[in-house]
Amino acid sequence: AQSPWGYDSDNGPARWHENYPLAKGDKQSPIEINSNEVRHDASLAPWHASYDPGAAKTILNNGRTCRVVFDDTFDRSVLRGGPLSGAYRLRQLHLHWGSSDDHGSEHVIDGVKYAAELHMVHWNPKHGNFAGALKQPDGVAVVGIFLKVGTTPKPEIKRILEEIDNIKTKGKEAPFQHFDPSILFPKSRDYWTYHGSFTTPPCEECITWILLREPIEVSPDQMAKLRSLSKNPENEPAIPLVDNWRPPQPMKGRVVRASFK
Ligand SMILES: NS(=O)(=O)c1ccc(C(=O)NCc2cccc(O)c2)cc1
Ligand SMILES: [Zn+2]
Repeated sequence: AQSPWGYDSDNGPARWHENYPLAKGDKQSPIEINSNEVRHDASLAPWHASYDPGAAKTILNNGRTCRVVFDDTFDRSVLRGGPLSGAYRLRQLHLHWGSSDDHGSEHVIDGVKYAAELHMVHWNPKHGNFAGALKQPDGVAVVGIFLKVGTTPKPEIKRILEEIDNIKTKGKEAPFQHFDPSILFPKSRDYWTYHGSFTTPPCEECITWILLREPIEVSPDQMAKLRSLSKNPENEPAIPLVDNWRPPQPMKGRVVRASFK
């Protein structure tokens, strides 16, 4: 059975609004960021992540992405500072990627599409639980990290990609423990921030986006590894899980702020 939404011509981003009306909202994500339209905001604080490696639980292929899930039953792994007030709990991280190195990211920076984009999803415990946080404009905070293909790959991403062999097909899940995702952060803490939405249905407009300016590097065969994931369940014909990205959405007057000059 076709999944209610996806990235194919018959259930892709252009048609999500038919079942998920929020997809046509005026604070949708991702967006295109043009450096000459960004406003430097000197009042933006640095952001800080304090993650407990013991909070990592499992890694799964849900047919749409590869996701690492963390224990978010208490303030165990949190993100604070930056544009945020209070501590937001890390719930999961996942990626979006292309069928070739020249595209795959969701946000586009000065016309540049990166090969992939990693999202670390956090929610604001003042709203009780994740489902409650989705309904609030300050409910969720996502740190976005761009992945570019290079010759000096970051060894830390290896840990996630090594697990791929165990979650090749939709529905596969494997234990994923003792992992501190802050090792994935680039050197620079510079970021852009704006208010937007989930980039997948139901596209709630509850996200404070924190996009890191400096991409991390992955190797060509690490990207090939990611593209070796399948969107189909086991024992069905293999369909590559690639191009699981939503294109940029209308700005509708929103301003992107930069923590840097
Ligand atoms: N690509 S993204 O970071 O905007 C993103 C983050 C989280 C989620 C997510 O948690 N989806 C599951 C879900 C569960 C209940 C209600 C929802 O709206 C979404 C989806 C997309
Ligand atoms: Zn995402």
